[in-house]
Amino acid sequence: MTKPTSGDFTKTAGWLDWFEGPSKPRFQVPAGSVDAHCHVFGPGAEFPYAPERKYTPCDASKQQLYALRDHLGFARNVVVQATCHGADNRAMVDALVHSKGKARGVATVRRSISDEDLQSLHEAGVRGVRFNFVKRLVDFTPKDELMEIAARIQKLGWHVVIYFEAVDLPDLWDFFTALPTTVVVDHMGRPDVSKPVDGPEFELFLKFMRQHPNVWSKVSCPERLSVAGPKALNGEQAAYQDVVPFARKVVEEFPDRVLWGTDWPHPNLKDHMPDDGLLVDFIPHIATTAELQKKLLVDNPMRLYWPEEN
Ligand SMILES: O=C(O)c1cc(C(=O)O)oc(=O)c1
Repeated sequence: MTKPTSGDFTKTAGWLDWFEGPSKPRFQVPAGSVDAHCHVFGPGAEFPYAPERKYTPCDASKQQLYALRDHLGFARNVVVQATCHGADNRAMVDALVHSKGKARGVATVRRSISDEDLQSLHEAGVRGVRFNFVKRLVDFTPKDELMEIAARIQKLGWHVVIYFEAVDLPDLWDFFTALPTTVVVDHMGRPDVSKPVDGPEFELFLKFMRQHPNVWSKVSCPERLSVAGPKALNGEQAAYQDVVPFARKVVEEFPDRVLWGTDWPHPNLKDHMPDDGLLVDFIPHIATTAELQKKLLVDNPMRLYWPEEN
């Protein structure tokens, strides 16, 4: 059944809706696990999509997100502002304030935001801002504006989440390494997994993490990065094998600086929509011991998003 987008919106042509009725994961995540990268979309009738957006999704509400959390066995979420909402953080904030303290957030803000509004975001549970450099998702924002935002949010103890493609890392290196906060990379900086894991492109990413202990990585989105599959569908227990060496390398070399998230509701997938239960079954392929799994799913996200509970 295709899912709606409410309000005055029409979904982007070819939009793939999130997976209905995901399987129950075989891998039982440790108690207190955090889905540290997921989004809400609208609903458009309540929280309109931003005029400057590059895509219009189907709705994906907070209730649907939290039902998925419970189904998959997770305890908490980090809700990351999706680009289809621009710098209007209301849908994300609404999800946080209705989470009973079980969700924190990452916002998108402009230089024009007031200190009072930053403070309100903090009170709602926001702990980071997202800077996006993926050209198909956002228009360019000048670096001096981003650096000014980074300096302001540093005072709140927040971090910066960056999203970019592997080929752009050399050009962005100086800016990223000058950021004054903890820096969290979305989806391992989108490596081209058809290239060798020990080749120059991924080595540059590893060097970025090695040389800069403030840099963390989400080892998420195998469904976006995989070229060869197999897909997380129809009970597949060994999905996205071509992504495994990349994610495992990051988890094993930087066990205290990695996060994992579903990326539900998976914006802009072109090829297939994964069964989120089977995505959870991908985790033990990349974090192969109970200790690594607990760091990835519990200890690291708790340290970053709920430090007061440590
Ligand atoms: O690759 C993407 O299309 C994508 C988009 C968004 C977003 O629109 O916020 O977030 C993601 O994590 C990934």
